[in-house]
Amino acid sequence: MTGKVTVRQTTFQPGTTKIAVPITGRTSEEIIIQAKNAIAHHPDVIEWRIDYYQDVLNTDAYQTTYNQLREILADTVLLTTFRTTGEGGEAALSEAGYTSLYERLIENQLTDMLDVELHFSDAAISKLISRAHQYDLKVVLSAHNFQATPTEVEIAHLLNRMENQNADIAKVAAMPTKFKDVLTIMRATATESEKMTIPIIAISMGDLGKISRITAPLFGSVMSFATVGGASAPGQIGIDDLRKEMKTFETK
Ligand SMILES: O=C1C[C@@](O)(C(=O)O)C[C@@H](O)[C@@H]1O
Repeated sequence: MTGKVTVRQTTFQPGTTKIAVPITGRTSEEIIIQAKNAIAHHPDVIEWRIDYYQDVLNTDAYQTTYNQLREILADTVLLTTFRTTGEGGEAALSEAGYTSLYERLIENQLTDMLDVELHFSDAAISKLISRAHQYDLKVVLSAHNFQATPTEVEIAHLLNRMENQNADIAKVAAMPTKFKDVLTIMRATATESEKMTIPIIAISMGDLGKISRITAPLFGSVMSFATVGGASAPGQIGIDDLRKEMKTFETK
């Protein structure tokens, strides 16, 4: 197997890893400045971390900021993520609040891709994914653990659950407490990316995990998050360094 997903002009497939830069501004002004700075470094994807955005629930303000952002991005892929506090994010939202926010983004087509967290109920996830697909948006289903790294079997199980729930891309990020944890995530991804029909994003966070961000093409992770300015997670590397180092490990 080995899955492949194309969004705009960008194809996500094992062997070549695309670079995403998170935008973490709190105000519209900060978001626009960060986006301009990021685009100057030519990322493949801009991840708008809307859990940082103070007006995320204000429909009009959101639309205005989105319009400005879309203009700056041109054909660069926009991945929109509301990362809840339980998964390392900046803000909390109930399942009802999260799904109504996401439904609004989907129905108004305010993104190319959406990050949906796996811990929500199966019913909520399946409704969001089918709604997104009706509007031709792609869904990254994600699970994070900022304390520890699950076992290889558990990681495989999470990734398989994401595939079974009809995600377009499966994503797992975990914190290592020892170097073997980094290898665990790499091995699980290498094995599952050969079996699964959708691509995988896998990240081992923190300093120990930095190697997973650089060698992503080798073990089949299709997206690596880099910084231009502020980081959105521990262990992220500046985009220019990441691009240069990662090139060495491309297999396609
Ligand atoms: O899930 C991820 C991955 C990430 O946590 C990282 O470790 O690079 C960064 C987040 O912005 C993103 O949503």
